Amino acid sequence: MGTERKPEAEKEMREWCVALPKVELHAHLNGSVRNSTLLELAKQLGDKGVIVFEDFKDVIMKNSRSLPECFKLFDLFHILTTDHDTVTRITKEVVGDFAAENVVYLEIRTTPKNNEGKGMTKRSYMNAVMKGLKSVEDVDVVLYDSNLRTDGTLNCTPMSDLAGEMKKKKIYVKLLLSIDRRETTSAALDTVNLAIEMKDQGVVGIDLSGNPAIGEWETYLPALKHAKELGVPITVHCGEVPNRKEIQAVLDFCPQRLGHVCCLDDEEWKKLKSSMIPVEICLTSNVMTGGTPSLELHHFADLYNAKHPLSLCTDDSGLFSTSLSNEYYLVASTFGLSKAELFRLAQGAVEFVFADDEVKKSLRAVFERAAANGLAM
Ligand SMILES: CNc1ncnc2c1ncn2[C@@H]1O[C@H](COP(=O)(O)O)[C@@H](O)[C@H]1O
Ligand SMILES: [Zn+2]
Repeated sequence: MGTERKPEAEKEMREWCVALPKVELHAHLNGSVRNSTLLELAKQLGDKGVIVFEDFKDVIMKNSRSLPECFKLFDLFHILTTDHDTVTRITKEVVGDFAAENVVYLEIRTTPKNNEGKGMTKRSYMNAVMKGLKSVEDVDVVLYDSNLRTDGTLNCTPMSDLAGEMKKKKIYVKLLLSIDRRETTSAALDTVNLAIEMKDQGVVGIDLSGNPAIGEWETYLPALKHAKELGVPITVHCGEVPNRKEIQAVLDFCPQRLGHVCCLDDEEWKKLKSSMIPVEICLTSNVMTGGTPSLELHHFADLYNAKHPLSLCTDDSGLFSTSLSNEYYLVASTFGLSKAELFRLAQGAVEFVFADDEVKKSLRAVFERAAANGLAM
């Protein structure tokens, strides 16, 4: 299904994918850290004798990323990043990187961490994240709706509308708090309660993630039910590995969105399609971790043809050396979607954001303006 492109056409398409306003709904904070930052942090800890720099360097630069390797890597990343100042730094950088490629709405997800040795609680971890969001300098970060005009439109124009004018880029950022599959029921409940406590600070939902080879659905269920009862939107990593019992249970639970859905059997496919639950598609991640045998055989095509609600996402742009623009480019080059179709795909994701209707209205306006500027053709 791959489409051959001449180098100039490829370059033009890549640039178009960068210019396209985009909505990112599935990005893990610690998976989105630049390699250069990880190396710098590893060097600092190496100099202090806390870690052996060369060992870290090799793993950071290595290309193979099987699913078990990813989770070993996250444990290493967390050694590098889990102190308050570094959490603030990486948050600031990650938001800047997404804004730089014209992501106009970003839901960044992260696992609030207790770390006694660093005097860190889940709350203080999140405070460090908030500090990072507020310290982004070159981009207007819209965290609260007070940044909206009374008519609900943005009070500043996103970069992708500017046609070269030297105004600041603008990005909406909302947060999802992740429950790690290694956590206990009580730790998962703490995360949900923290999300509720922080709902006026831009926290819009809960995610269930972590190593899919570990943990039981029943452990997180009480926390997820609690969130559901209080109207907190939920997204769940579903079917990254085959796990019949859990996939059934997740589909029955009916979260607002699902991530991945790689390893579903025929009956589960039917159930997913009839549920119309929007799916966060992570092409590069799924190919690298073996969730799908190849890009060409990725279930994106099946779901897209079935008109299932979809949004393209990066998952871990740092870990997998990708970007949201690249994910759009991959869809064009692998499945032959036209610019108009890619535009509609990006625009469609607005309807699945966890932010409120006012934000949705503003985002719809961003895409309408981009279409008026000729980007939709
Ligand atoms: C590759 N596919 C994946 N599957 C499942 N969970 C994943 C993941 N990629 C990332 N995470 C989850 O996100 C954490 C890192 O970001 P934060 O420390 O929360 O910011 C990982 O430790 C894992 O729990
Ligand atoms: Zn993920």
